[in-house]
Amino acid sequence: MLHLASQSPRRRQLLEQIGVDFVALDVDVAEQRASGESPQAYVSRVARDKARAGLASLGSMQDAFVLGADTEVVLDDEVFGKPQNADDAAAMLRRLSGRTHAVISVVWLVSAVREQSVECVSQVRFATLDEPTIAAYVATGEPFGKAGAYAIQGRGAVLVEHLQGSYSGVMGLPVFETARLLHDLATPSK
Ligand SMILES: Cc1cn([C@H]2C[C@H](O)[C@@H](COP(=O)(O)OP(=O)(O)OP(=O)(O)O)O2)c(=O)[nH]c1=O
Repeated sequence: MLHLASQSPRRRQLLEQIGVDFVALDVDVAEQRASGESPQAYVSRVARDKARAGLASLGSMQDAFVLGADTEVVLDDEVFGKPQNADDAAAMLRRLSGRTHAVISVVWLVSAVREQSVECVSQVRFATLDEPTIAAYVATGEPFGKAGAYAIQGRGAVLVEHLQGSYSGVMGLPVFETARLLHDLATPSK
């Protein structure tokens, strides 16, 4: 039985979109980058922690497989997670304005006997944003709960001048890569 260790409605929706049957699990893991840890290594570790926490919550269920994912926005080697408050959201958007940032998503699939991951990195170029635009966007409430304080799938779409990579990856679950991971599940390990 496949489980998705995520409280994110976007991830649940994207997995449903590709016709996968799963049961969602609520997990809560600490998201704190260690000093010297690269953005990629950090995103991967958090995604794996989520999947492992989901598996642990199932106890001794034998044939359980659990997906866990993490998504972060990275600019100049700095990781932008979810904003703490409106000022934090506005500060992130000011930093992203007129620049290209990376969105890293990593997905882990874990079971009692096997752990495997896929990674997806997209490049997103933001339009130059003036203060009224930033204030109006923050006031919609959309930045909260989103890495980098925006949602490409929502009103935040108008902030994005160019995307190179995976739209679903920016939203939180890269569907092409996730499908490959699930396909590999049916294939014996090499
Ligand atoms: C950049 C961007 C991020 N996001 C979201 C995806 C993720 O839900 C969130 C990043 O936070 P995550 O910590 O990756 O995920 P989460 O806490 O929402 O969910 P869970 O840990 O339970 O799986 O930002 C968007 O929805 N749209 C975007 O354009």
